[in-house]
Amino acid sequence: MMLEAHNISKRYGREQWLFREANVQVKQGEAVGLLGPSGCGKSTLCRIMSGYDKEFEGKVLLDGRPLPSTGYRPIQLIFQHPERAVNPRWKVGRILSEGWQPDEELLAALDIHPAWLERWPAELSGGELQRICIARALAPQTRFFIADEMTTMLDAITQARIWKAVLGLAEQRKMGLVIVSHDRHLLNRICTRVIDFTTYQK
Ligand SMILES: Nc1ncnc2c1ncn2[C@@H]1O[C@H](COP(=O)(O)OP(=O)(O)OP(=O)(O)O)[C@@H](O)[C@H]1O
Repeated sequence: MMLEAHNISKRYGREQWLFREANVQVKQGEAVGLLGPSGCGKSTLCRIMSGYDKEFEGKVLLDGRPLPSTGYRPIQLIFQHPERAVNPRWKVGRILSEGWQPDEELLAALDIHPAWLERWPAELSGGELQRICIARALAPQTRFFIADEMTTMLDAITQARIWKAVLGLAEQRKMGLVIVSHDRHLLNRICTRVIDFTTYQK
């Protein structure tokens, strides 16, 4: 199983190219870090690799084939701001089970308390809501998990707890990870490989 961003070039509208011919390959079981200064296009590439942004040059392939356009997304993307990734008018329980029914084991691994499910998203902390978004993204069909500054707004202890759970699950399920962070130490600690995104700037 391999996720491949092949010669991806991107510009918004008629603006200048944000990056040219970016290449990222992630195998099952691998954790690849993306490092680069603010604004260089890391989040844009994450959206492209997970199938949310279709306006680009190049190819994104999952096992040599284009990403599926219907059904559950095998490549799941988690953003920095969980409150922007949920419907504020849905209770947390409904948000959690939007794509699949997470089991007790996963909820326990992410330290999700059953009482939260009865609340509105605004009644959870950022870290709590992020864990809901992570659980929502970890259906058994998830093959690749893209974390775009997933824990940036959290304190060090919560960050460590979340990464322990996600890395444990990734190993268990042989998922591939793409991890965007400005924290070089975090990337060096958890990634098998770190790509410096400035290489692709044009
Ligand atoms: N929809 C859009 N239309 C036009 N420009 C955009 C759009 N989305 C992002 N940009 C611009 O593209 C550039 C790259 O943004 P992106 O969020 O991909 O960078 P990044 O490397 O993830 O930055 P950061 O580390 O600050 O999160 C920025 O200059 C941003 O303003």
